[in-house]
Amino acid sequence: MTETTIPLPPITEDAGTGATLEARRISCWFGDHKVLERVSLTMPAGQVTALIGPSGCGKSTFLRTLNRMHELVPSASLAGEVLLDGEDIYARGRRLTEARRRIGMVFQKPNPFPAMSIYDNVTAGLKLTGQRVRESSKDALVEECLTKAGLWKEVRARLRQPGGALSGGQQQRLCIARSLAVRPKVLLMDEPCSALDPTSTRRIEETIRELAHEVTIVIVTHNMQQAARVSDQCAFFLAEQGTPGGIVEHGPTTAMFGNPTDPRTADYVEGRFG
Ligand SMILES: Nc1ncnc2c1ncn2[C@@H]1O[C@H](COP(=O)(O)OP(=O)(O)OP(=O)(O)O)[C@@H](O)[C@H]1O
Repeated sequence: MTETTIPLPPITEDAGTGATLEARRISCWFGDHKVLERVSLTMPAGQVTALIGPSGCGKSTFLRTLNRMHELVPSASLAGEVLLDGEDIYARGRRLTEARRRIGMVFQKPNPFPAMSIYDNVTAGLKLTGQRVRESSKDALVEECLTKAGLWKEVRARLRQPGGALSGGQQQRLCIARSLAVRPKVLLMDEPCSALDPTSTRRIEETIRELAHEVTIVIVTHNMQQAARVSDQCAFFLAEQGTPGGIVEHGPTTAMFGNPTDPRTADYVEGRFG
C-alpha cells in the first residue's frame, strides 16, 4: 500500500495566531434529553477562552461539539454550526479526521500511550491523522513540540523511556506535545489540571499562556483562580431547574470577575454556589 506523504513544515513556519472558532446556535441531546440550548460563542484566534459553570451544565458537552467528539456517543445528536475560520466543520463532505487534526483535545486525565516511548508518543498522532514526516525531520519536530509543551529540558536525555514513567504533570505536558505535533489551529482542554498537584498545575498554566500566541485555546475549568489566571475571555454556563444548559454571560475575563452584569455570574465566580 502506498501512503500519501503530507510534508509538514517546522511548526514555527506555521505559527500564526490560531484560528477563530465560532459556535452558532448549538443544541445537544443525549437521546431525548436536551442538555444544551442554542449556545453561540466566538472563541477568537490567539486567545484563551475559559468555559466555567457548575457541574452538569453542559461545558464538556459543548467542548466536545467543537471537534466533533460529541457524535461519538451513540445516542447523541446535535443542531447548529461550528465554524473554524468561517468554515463549518459539520458541513457535508467535511472529513472528521480533518476537524480532529485542526482542533486538538487534551483530556482531564493524562492519557499518553504508557508503554510507548516519550519520543513515539509525540509523533503518535501523525499516523492517526494520516500525516507523515520525513525521518530526518522527526527529531526536530519532537524537540519543538516538547519545548512548546514545556517538557523538553526534563526529558531530552530519556526520550526512549516509556511515557508512562513520567509524573502526572509531565504526562499531561507530553499529551500537549502530542497534540501540537499535528499542527492544530485550536486546542481544547477539558479540566487539564484537575488530576495534578499545584506545582504541575502552574507549569501547565504557563504552557497554556505561552501556546496562546499561536494556538487558540478553549479550556473547561472548575477552578476560578485558574480561569482568572489563564483566560482572556470567559463564558459562564448554567442549567437551571432541569432546563438545558446555556451561556448566561460571556466577556473579557477581567470584566467577568471584576464587574459581571448578571447576579448569577457574580454568585458563581465569588463562590456562592456551584
Ligand atoms: N454520555 C452521556 N450520556 C448521557 N448523558 C450525558 C452524557 N454525558 C453527559 N451527559 C449529560 O449531559 C449533561 C451535561 O453534562 P456535561 O458533562 O457536559 O456537563 P459539565 O458542565 O461538563 O459537568 P462537569 O463540570 O461535572 O464535568 C448532564 O446532564 C449529563 O448528565
